Amino acid sequence: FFSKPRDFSLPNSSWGPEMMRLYEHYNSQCEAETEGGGKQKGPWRRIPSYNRSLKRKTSFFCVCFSGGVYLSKLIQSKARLFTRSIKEAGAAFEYVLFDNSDAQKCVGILQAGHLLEGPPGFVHGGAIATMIDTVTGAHAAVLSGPVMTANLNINYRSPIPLGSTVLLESSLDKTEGRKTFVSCQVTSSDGATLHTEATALFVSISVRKILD
Ligand SMILES: CCCCCCCC/C=C\CCCCCCCC(=O)SCCNC(=O)CCNC(=O)[C@H](O)C(C)(C)COP(=O)(O)OP(=O)(O)OC[C@H]1O[C@@H](n2cnc3c(N)ncnc32)[C@H](O)[C@@H]1OP(=O)(O)O
Repeated sequence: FFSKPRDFSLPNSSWGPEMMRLYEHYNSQCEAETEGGGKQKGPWRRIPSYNRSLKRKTSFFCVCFSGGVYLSKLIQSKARLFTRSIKEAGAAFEYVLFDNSDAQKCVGILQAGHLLEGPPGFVHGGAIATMIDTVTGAHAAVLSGPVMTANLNINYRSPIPLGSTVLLESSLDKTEGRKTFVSCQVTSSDGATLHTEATALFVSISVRKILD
């Protein structure tokens, strides 16, 4: 009845060499099968990514983000996760997230497509903010369960060339009661250029409160 949802965080033909290099770098440090058929745990875990959060929810957390229960059936059926809503591969946000629970870090690898243009030849600041929210939000959710972004503070240091691949690194600063504070840096794929710095506050939410 339901087809298997597509996991968009796996390589596709639009991924360039830098995107593939960084993907392999982290993916090779994820759980792997040993020669004896057992499983060897690596420090990183790839976080799967779908284009819908309502029907294809993998956790209750996703239902919160969809706000689905309040939407009309028409809107529900059309709702798509913003970062996965453009069908053409490579045209907008091509990204994959990895989480490292021991180091309390999360990384995002982003290849920014031609539909994300802001200033001529460079990525739109709102698209950069979207990706920072996505990486830090996923990180906070992994750490603290269901959360909403309460504050996102961004310093844009150097523009990101359209079509380039960048690395977003999110680190836990502290947790205080319902509050999870994280920092994020966006750098060029070789780490040589700092593009963007951000801090974010996520507040834990009660799923029951939202549904009520
Ligand atoms: C289980 C793991 C599963 C992992 C799976 C991972 C898969 C991931 C896959 C894909 C990831 C995609 C990720 C996307 C991420 C996107 C996230 C968004 O974009 S969310 C949309 C934008 N955000 C909103 O629309 C919020 C609107 N605001 C609110 O709803 C409320 O203001 C809320 C919930 C944030 C807080 O409201 P209150 O009533 O619950 O709580 P109060 O009492 O106001 O605040 C609690 C504490 O936080 C402080 N606080 C609240 N807002 C603050 C602010 N803006 N600045 C500073 N402090 C603030 C308060 O002062 C208070 O602190 P004191 O406890 O008293 O110390």
